[in-house]
Amino acid sequence: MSNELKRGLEGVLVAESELSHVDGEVGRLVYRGHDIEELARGASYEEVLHLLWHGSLPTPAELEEFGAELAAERAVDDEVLATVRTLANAGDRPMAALRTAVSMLSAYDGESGDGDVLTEGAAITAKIPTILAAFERARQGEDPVAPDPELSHAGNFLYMLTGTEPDDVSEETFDMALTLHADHGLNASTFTALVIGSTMADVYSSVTGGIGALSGSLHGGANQDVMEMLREVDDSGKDPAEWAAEARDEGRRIPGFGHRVYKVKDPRANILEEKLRDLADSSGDRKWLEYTTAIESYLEEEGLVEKGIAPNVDFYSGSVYDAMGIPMDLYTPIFAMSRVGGWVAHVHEYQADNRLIRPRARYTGPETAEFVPLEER
Ligand SMILES: CC(=O)SCCNC(=O)CCNC(=O)[C@H](O)C(C)(C)COP(=O)(O)OP(=O)(O)OC[C@H]1O[C@@H](n2cnc3c(N)ncnc32)[C@H](O)[C@@H]1OP(=O)(O)O
Ligand SMILES: O=C([O-])CC(=O)C(=O)O
Repeated sequence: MSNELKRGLEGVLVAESELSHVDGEVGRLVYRGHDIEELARGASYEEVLHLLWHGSLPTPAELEEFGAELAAERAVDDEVLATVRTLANAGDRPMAALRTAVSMLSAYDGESGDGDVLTEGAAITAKIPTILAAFERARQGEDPVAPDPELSHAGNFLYMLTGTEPDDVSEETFDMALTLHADHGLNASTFTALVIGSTMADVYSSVTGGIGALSGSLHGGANQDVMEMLREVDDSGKDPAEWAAEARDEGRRIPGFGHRVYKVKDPRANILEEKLRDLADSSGDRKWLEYTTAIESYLEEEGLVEKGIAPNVDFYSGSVYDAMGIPMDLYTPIFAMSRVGGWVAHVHEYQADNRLIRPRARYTGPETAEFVPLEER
């Protein structure tokens, strides 16, 4: 047994996977061999789910069947929706509400609760948008909007959120964001889902754990942090580069920068930046675009990018969601709405040739210690 300690499991291979590959040196991401750029521009989120879960991009007939199966699972039990409402009234913590509601779904899974990872995973994936939209509606004092099975996964979410069918640009933009976030190798939340799945726990447990891991500021939580940073820059009245210089002097990390695997700019950040430019061109509102690009240019001049600390997917996503009028604290739950596809795919793949995941820690405590009874301490 090797005694070498790998802090943060950096570079450690723990599984084989055909699902996605991140080439951090050149900034390339593929899902089953397909470049993310092609999928983002040419495939819907439903097509990507089919690719991840069933091994290939669907034919039109397969897509119709698969899309209808997913759409049929969108309704969420009233008891779960009542809990979502309670949590929305309790405070602005949509990620915690989502985690709680997904966990609760396992008690109400009806026909989908047959223990099959893909069947249950499809039901969870279909229901997450309904849960999130209901949360947002409840905190606005509105009733939930029932899902529309005729709309796409992306379009239906925006419809349930606002009560109005989205225009084509919003639906395509949101669908693209879902595709971009669907999978990314063994990132922290997917690994969490895998550890849970490796005990042969149900997929509800894996997804609940995945949501918890994704919420942190070093992982999916960074997309909200980036928007908070942009607002802080705005409130400060400072030039964004000057603000970034001061933040660096204070030893602060810049959210949306740096990555364990990418040593260059994340390809998903390039796509989202381009999308943000399109949205800014059509709306004329260029503020967040100008702030983000100014911060990126400053950090590049400071040599961070050369050191491998470059923009990641979270750097531009929030500005895109903001341009679509989506509240800031829904950004990380929306990441979960997409990444659930990857969590389910990895658990399904891993369990086909399962081995319990159980690493070890190097013990650094004392060799022996004298036991003193409670009353003598
Ligand atoms: C979807 C996602 O999960 S993408 C990642 C989202 N998270 C963020 O954007 C949060 C900001 N980024 C970070 O905190 C990190 O870059 C992480 C957590 C993503 C990767 O962390 P690790 O691979 O463990 O790198 P680690 O934390 O060891 O940092 C290495 C060095 O880069 C520096 N660094 C890393 N990220 C940043 C940053 N955002 N801003 C400034 N410096 C940074 C560290 O200070 C450290 O410098 P040092 O060696 O001089 O001490
Ligand atoms: O791969 C990672 O470590 C983080 C990331 O970019 C993701 O999960 O999308």
